[in-house]
Amino acid sequence: MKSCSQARTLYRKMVDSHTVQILDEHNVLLYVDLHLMNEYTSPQAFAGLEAAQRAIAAPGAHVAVVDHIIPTHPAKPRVIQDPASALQAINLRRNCERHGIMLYDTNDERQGIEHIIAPELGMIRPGMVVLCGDSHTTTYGALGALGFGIGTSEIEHILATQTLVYRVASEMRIRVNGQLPLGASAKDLILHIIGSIGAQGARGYAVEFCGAAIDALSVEARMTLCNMAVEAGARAALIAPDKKTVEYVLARASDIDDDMRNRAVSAWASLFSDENARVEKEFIFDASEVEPQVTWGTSPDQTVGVTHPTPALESISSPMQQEAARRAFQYMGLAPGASLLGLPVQRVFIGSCTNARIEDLRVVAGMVRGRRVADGVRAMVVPGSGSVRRQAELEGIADILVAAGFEWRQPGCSMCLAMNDDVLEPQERCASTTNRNFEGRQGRAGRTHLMSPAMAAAAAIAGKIIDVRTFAN
Ligand SMILES: CC(C)[C@H](C(=O)O)[C@@H](O)C(=O)O
Ligand code: SF4
Repeated sequence: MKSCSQARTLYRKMVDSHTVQILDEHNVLLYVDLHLMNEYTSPQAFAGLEAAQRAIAAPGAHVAVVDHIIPTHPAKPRVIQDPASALQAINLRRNCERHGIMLYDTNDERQGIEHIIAPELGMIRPGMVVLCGDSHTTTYGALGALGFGIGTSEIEHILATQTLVYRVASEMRIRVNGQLPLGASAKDLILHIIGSIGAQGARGYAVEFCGAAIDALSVEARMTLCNMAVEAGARAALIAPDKKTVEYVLARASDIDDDMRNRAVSAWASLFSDENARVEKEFIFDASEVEPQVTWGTSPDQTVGVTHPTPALESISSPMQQEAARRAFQYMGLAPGASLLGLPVQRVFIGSCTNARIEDLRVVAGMVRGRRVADGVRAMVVPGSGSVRRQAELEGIADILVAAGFEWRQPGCSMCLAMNDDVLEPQERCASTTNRNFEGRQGRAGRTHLMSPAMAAAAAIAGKIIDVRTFAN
């Protein structure tokens, strides 16, 4: 293990500051500041704890939310019809009540997708270690917090001890120079990166994003970026906090008073990688080369700039990837070397912890104002949280969307994954702002094309995949 006196990366500083004990050359006992739970991955952990008759070490350091299984139709109050899902929600409620854990329940005004409500409710601060039984916990790196997903037995360990046996990751730096061109967003940037380094390209690494293009991103856009880093296999994603981060956090962390504020801000100021800090691997990208992306396959790295054809099979050098591409083409009903432009879509989904924040919805509303969703297309906007929904209603965004023919839903994971009522029909093609395009992800035999909110909005109006840069304003 590296010594603390060397130049350290941001990641290393975070690990060091949370190390309760060094266990061996690779593992430490890591202190966990905050643990988030959902209804899906927590039940067995509570059951294990009860079987072992162990108490929860720090109930105040856990927060729970119902998000994956929840219906998102507009009717209130929301009632989960599916008996197995309803039971998951009941169990979560019971477990939280029993152990004194804060729960954002089905009909709580603040409910939403875990990775959207935690930052917006001021729970995530720079320098924290935040864990959750969910892979997209990497999102919090956007706020300079070390977040990553954990498994059920680890959840149990955290509940019992507030610590985690943690294998320290290798480190990668992804530097993005230049500026994103018009029409390209953080979503396009991360798809571009994943397309280039591959779905396993950052496997085993904690990735730090830096460079002018990252500095220029809003905090919400940085969340989109860090959220999807896990789709390149990253074990964590980090962006050093800057003025924007500090402003974002202070505006939401209502418990930080004036006195704490100065101490917090000066502590956060040390959260950056020292100049000579070494990482195992570095990639450099030029943001000006990023085009609006569309995935053509069943893995997030199967992506192209919208004006490019899908790859020819011969252009894929690895036999395994070639086979994966062949299978993906078949599943997606597409051919190699074909254009995606003009491909009809039947569904459009704007939502998920990747792209259902207020800035995403503003972009969509700005584009669809005064227009209509194309005939034959069912388009849905699912805000990431109750607060995003209310804000969008306040700003008139909801009215614009409804007037354009979008369904305006209640918050939840929704059609990001087929675990609730919102699913694709077999063979339905969907322009989706989500993060995974795996087979069956949005419904059995459904066909998902990942893209940015702007690209999805354009597809909704055109009824087919188009280049957002040619979308008339
Ligand atoms: C259900 C949950 C465990 C899963 C995850 O870990 O990410 C889900 O949120 C997803 O996006 O696939
Ligand atoms: S919105 Fe999608 S990616 Fe995010 S937590 Fe829910 S299911 Fe997972």
